[in-house]
Amino acid sequence: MWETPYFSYAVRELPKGCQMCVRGEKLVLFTTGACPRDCFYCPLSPWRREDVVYANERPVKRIDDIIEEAKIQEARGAGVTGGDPLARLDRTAEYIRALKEQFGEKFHVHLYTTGALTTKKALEKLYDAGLDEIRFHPDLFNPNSRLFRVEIENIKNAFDFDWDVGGEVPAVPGQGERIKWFAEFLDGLGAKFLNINELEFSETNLRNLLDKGYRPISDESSAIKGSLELGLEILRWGEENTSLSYHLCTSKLKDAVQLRNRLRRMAKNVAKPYMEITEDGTLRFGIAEYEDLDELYTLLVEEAEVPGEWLYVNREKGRIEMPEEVAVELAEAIEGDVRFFIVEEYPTWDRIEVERIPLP
Ligand SMILES: C[S@@+](CC[C@H](N)C(=O)[O-])C[C@H]1O[C@@H](n2cnc3c(N)ncnc32)[C@H](O)[C@@H]1O
Ligand code: SF4
Repeated sequence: MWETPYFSYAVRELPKGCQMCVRGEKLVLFTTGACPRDCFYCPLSPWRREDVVYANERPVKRIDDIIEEAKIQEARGAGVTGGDPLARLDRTAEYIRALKEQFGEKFHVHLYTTGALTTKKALEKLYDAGLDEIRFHPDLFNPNSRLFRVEIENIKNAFDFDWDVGGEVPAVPGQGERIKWFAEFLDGLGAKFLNINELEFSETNLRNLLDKGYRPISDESSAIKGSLELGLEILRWGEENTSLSYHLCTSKLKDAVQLRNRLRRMAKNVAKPYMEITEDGTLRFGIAEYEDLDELYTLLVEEAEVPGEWLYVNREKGRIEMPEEVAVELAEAIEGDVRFFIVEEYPTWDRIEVERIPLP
């Protein structure tokens, strides 16, 4: 077992999909929220459980939205997710094909699925569209369910195609034996890897997880106590007892490495000249807020003599944007009802504001 430079742990080689993901090179393509399962740890919010499509944070109406988002990110691949992407098979295959046509054969596409719908025919469609890697997450912790038996049978179909096959399941404390069973099952079929996710709570699954006795590791983290330790135990066991590759993907990897790297790639393509790109990949700039934006603009240009090209009137957000230093100077010089702030935003489609510092 080795510790990666990304706060995660691995046995043997990292799957290709993971290698690109940690560098922020994978577009997250959510092709539907529909899913045949109802995992107690499902992190999706109720509106993501609907039949919706997103490319990263961007809602998708047409294929061009996906291509545009991939270009902004300078994506070199995509992770197709859901829900279960096979619940909308034709749409999923169409998007994979479009990405391959636009960005070339080397654009690496991996896909997550429950296995409930992976018939030979369905897999053939995905293979023909160009899918490179498939990751199964069967209902391991409900071994007596009918669905689980269907999923396990269906997983076998994936080995008829020339792509990488693996598993990906969360390390649910107390379920080590089930995960080891799955590892042996995959190994016996000739799979390449098993990825294990450190279990995390979200607003949606917190109640369920607390009711079952799971607890966050601290107030600052969304990781669940005991999950990382279980993951490490499985990796040590897997190294001895199977020939699979393993990757234990931690909550810290997702926040501190993957997201940050993706933001940095996006920031350089969306930053306006008055924005500074921070180490974390956020956009930092100054803003002025006032009821009447036209009046504010006139005040800044004519009375404070700020060159017009330093200012951007953002009517949607009801503010004028400018370089940070200009806002700092103006905040000192202008008295009255105009409010000045330094803000930091994600360079994502939804432009989430992560910091707002009022200027005196
Ligand atoms: C977010 S899902 C997306 C695809 C699909 N919905 C699924 O569950 O397989 C991708 C992976 O996340 C993992 N996962 C699901 N719930 C999780 C949670 N609460 N914490 C950490 N990982 C989780 C599973 O191992 C799954 O393979
Ligand atoms: S398979 Fe994924 S989307 Fe479906 S219920 Fe489980 S965690 Fe949620």
